[in-house]
Amino acid sequence: MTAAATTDTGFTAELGRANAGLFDAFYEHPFLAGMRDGTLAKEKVLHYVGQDHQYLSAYIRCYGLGMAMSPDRRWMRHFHDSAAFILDDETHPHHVLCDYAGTSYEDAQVDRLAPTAQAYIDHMMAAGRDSLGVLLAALLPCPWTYTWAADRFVTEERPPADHPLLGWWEFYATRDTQGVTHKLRGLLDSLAEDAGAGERARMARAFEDSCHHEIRFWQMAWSLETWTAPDG
Ligand SMILES: Cc1ncc(C[n+]2csc(CCO)c2C)c(N)n1
Repeated sequence: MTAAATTDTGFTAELGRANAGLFDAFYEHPFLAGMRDGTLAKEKVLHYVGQDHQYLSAYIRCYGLGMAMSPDRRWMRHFHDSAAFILDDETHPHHVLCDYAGTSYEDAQVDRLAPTAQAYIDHMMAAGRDSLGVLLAALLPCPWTYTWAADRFVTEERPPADHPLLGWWEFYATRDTQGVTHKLRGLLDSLAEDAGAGERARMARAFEDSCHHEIRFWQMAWSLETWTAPDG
């Protein structure tokens, strides 16, 4: 299963095909493989939750940047509803992970970003100082990689009802969450049609970099990354 079929048309379909190797690397990363077979070490899961809670707060702030650049109320409605979705619904997958790790959500919180999470956030925030199109391009791999991976896993492997992380996989495979990717792709496709060559190139670069950041985010949690000086 690829992120974009060869027959799909539009700017984001091209991005999906150009970055198919990164989508596969995302799917094959040992962190996500451990989420598939339910063997992932609990300390790695908790490292992820602490960092990801902070990441989601930054993602909402990026919607705020989008709100500030919104040309009309249709766009404002989009950022408003999308921020509400993260605030109201996207804590659910984190709760599933905390239950798996046997810790409360409160106890999983951290007050310091690891280098990789910080780098991803900085990248998204910098895109928000470019244009609405570049911002959306930097934001798209986040829902696209997760909803694509969840759809692939649930379709290909049909996890059993007693899979310990089923709630996490199902959240990202549901129609509502898949809809986030669909909506964002449609908005970015329409912006790309009106953009010049220079801006489209910056959009493509921002998208590719975010795909790399997604893979690195797994690696951060897998390696329990912290700020450690070279001599330890
Ligand atoms: C590093 C990282 N990347 C992607 C997601 C998933 N996610 C975060 S915000 C969002 C948009 C829809 O609300 C989606 C799908 C995550 N949790 N953490």
